[in-house]
Amino acid sequence: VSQQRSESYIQLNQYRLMEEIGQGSYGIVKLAYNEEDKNLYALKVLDKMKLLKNFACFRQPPPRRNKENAAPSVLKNPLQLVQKEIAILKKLSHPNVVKLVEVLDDPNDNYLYMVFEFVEKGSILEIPTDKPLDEDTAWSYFRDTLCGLEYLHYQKIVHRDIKPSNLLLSDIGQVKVSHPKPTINHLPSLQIADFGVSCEFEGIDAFLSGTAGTPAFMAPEALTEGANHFYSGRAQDIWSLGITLYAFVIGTVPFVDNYIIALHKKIKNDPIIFPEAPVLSEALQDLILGMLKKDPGHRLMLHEVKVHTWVTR
Ligand SMILES: COc1ccc(C(=O)/C=C\Nc2cc(OC)c(C(=O)O)cc2Cl)cc1
Repeated sequence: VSQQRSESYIQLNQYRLMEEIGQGSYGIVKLAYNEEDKNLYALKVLDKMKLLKNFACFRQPPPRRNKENAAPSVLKNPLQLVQKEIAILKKLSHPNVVKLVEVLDDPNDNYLYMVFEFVEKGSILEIPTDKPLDEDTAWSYFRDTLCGLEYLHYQKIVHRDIKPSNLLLSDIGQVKVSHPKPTINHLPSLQIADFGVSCEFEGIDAFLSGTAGTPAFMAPEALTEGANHFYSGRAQDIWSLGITLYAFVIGTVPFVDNYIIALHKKIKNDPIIFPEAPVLSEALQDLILGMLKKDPGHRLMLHEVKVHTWVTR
């Protein structure tokens, strides 16, 4: 990756970096102009050391050395796991999932650059907002998000951080779900490498533990103590989608508290309250309550959400 700093901008290969257009726990996103195809892209800058720190803290002790299971090669270079994860994301292709175009990874550079398609209008909604979406707009955005999430689950990928700021709006009003962050599966059986770091799962579901994502959007079962307590990644995504739909039409999330322990308690115990205004249709309230059942066993599953009267109306 040839990087020369000229008078006013950074050039990475054929990409000329421009202003910062997004940021989050993951890092920052810059607008980038591709001088070859004359198109704009969104370039996500990831700090490799930060990525390693995330993985290092989850790394299991190296297995005892003996001939059949010598320490996995990945111990030497955990970044290979990130590359494995990213290789999964590169394969994704769906109108409601942000397209990963290419990855610029120079071994000598501290940063990893993920080049995404430019989604012109950015995040759908920053919450809290006093201008929530009307039901028709929420309906359209929700359906697109549902299709994107269904595609990820079909590809055996759980998102684990569904929320309005991770949903991008194109100039023709289409919603695209951003990619899941590299997650850590603790379950040896589900680990794709010796140290699973992927949101990719085998079998019917990802059995996750630990918490990744945004507290206000986390499902109750993800907050229950007990290290050996595993929960369904799919059901967790449905919960976050329910919180997201509530935020679309109300403008705030249902559970708020500055103190994280109190927030966890509310998520686990408090009922969903709909404010006096705005007034929501019975069908919408029913859908939201169905997606926010505290018990994942009673929570609507994706295929049930798809056929709910509010979605098919
Ligand atoms: C006002 O105009 C604007 C147009 C586009 C943007 C924008 O793109 C912002 C974030 N973008 C992204 C974030 C991602 O993760 C969180 C991922 C991912 O990891 O999948 C991909 C992209 Cl592109 C912002 C403002």
